[in-house]
Amino acid sequence: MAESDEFDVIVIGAGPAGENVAGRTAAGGLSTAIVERELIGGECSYWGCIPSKTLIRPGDVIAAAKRVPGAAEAVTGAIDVQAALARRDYMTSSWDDSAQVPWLEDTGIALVRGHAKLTGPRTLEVTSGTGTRTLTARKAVVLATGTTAVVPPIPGLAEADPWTNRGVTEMKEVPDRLVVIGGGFVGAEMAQAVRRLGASEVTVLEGGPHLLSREEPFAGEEVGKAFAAEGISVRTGVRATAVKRHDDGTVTVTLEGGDEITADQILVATGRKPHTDDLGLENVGLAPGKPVEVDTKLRATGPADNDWLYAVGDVNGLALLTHMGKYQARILGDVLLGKDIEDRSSRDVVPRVTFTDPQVCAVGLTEKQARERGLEVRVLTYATGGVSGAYTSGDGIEGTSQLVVDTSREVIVGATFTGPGVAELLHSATIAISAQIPLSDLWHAVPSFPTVSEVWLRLLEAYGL
Ligand SMILES: Cc1cc2nc3c(=O)[nH]c(=O)nc-3n(C[C@H](O)[C@H](O)[C@H](O)COP(=O)(O)OP(=O)(O)OC[C@H]3O[C@@H](n4cnc5c(N)ncnc54)[C@H](O)[C@@H]3O)c2cc1C
Ligand SMILES: NC(=O)c1ccc[n+]([C@@H]2O[C@H](COP(=O)([O-])OP(=O)(O)OC[C@H]3O[C@@H](n4cnc5c(N)ncnc54)[C@H](O)[C@@H]3O)[C@@H](O)[C@H]2O)c1
Repeated sequence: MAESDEFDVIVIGAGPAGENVAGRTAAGGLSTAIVERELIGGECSYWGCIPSKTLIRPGDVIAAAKRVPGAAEAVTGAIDVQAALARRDYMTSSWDDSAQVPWLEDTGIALVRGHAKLTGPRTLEVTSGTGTRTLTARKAVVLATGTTAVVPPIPGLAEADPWTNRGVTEMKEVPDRLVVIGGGFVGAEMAQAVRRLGASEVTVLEGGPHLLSREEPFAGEEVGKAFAAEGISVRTGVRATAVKRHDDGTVTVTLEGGDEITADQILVATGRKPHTDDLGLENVGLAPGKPVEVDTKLRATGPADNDWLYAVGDVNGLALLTHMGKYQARILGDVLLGKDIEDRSSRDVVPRVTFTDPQVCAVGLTEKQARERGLEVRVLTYATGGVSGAYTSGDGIEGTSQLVVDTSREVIVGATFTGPGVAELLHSATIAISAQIPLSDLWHAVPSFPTVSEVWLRLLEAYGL
């Protein structure tokens, strides 16, 4: 049975980006519908940020305790894996989104369950088990459909039914041996989580020269060193040429050159592709299967005279991170409510934390990116462990704190902090970079003693202040 309905704003995808646009436009008085074909909350809540950080946390806490004499002696047993997995189940509500529905009802957002497909300007069809419903937007359609894992065309890989981010975050037991293809955010975080949850052999196969290829080279090298110290094997500059799942359930990866690695499970973590192949983009003059490019008002740049189609979050390919999708959603909500505002951060001021131990926390440009833009830069570094706040936190706290300074304006354009538990340090750099605070003013922002934030003081001294 076909129904028809009209709203001011229709958002496709109820992940963090979609939920936040809808929340803002509804709060501003625009009638708003949100369409979701799976779970309200999206990849982040059920197969991304939340379960991955929950699975990382037990190993992190134990590693932190082991750095502190007195506490270390109290760590006498292994992680209780069943309790850790039960905590993950609790944090994902066992992949049930019913607790999210009251929020939508309270904010007055109409929830339409099903798969949405654009049929023309401002119109879409939503197909579900109960039929097809046609929706029309008076003001805007917002694409917030996210991404899915890429499975590279390695012979035998798809047939081996590998884990992607979904399999690893949903795991019901910890594999004894895991091989991970891709040493980026997902591969590095989950390799260490699985090892610390009890796997005896974890091997990461990374095609590039070091782990975490998007970050400063020293960051991936430090994580690689820490991985080696805790028995995680990292092989860089390698290519898998074949994968085979055997009858006994084990899986063998063959590398260029002939080496073979056999494991109980394989995780593919080689990047993401946008959910745009089945969205009807061809009906509005856009190419399916690609990110939806947007301008600084989050408006899709493809269709001629476009004043109705927008894209936020992973699907626009700008910055595949929950907080950036939510930021874009806040900006777009305001744009749709008529405010004069635009996205200033999604291209050059993106904060990112890799929750490995050591953590890798970065914002803005790497040194290489800054130089490629023709900026005159000076790079300042200091040992993260070289301040009193690190000594008092425990033994063996290592890492690097680095600022990339644009010397012509004397402002910071990039910052990277590596070390255990340094994630909370990052926002100070995000503020300095987004507000373009001159170094001479930062000198008067005094870090407390004894905190790791004192690396700021040492870095500014290194500049000559
Ligand atoms: C393992 C892992 C760990 C991560 N950890 C972090 C982290 O710690 N911090 C961080 O910031 N980011 C992290 N991320 C990235 C983060 O998950 C994404 O950036 C975020 O989920 C993107 O939000 P989104 O709303 O754009 O898309 P999504 O969360 O992917 O949501 C999109 C929604 O749209 C729906 N949808 C798609 N197509 C249609 C359609 N045609 N009709 C109806 N509905 C549709 C989908 O079902 C989905 O619910 C992680 C990702 C992974 C894989
Ligand atoms: N803590 C976080 O914020 C967090 C955590 C996980 C994911 N994410 C987001 O999710 C996105 C996707 O993460 P991801 O790890 O899948 O992608 P990624 O782009 O971060 O890393 C993919 C890695 O796989 C390597 N690779 C690609 N093809 C390969 C091949 N055939 N063989 C070997 N190596 C190969 C690449 O060189 C790269 O290092 C990230 O870009 C990030 O935005 C964020």
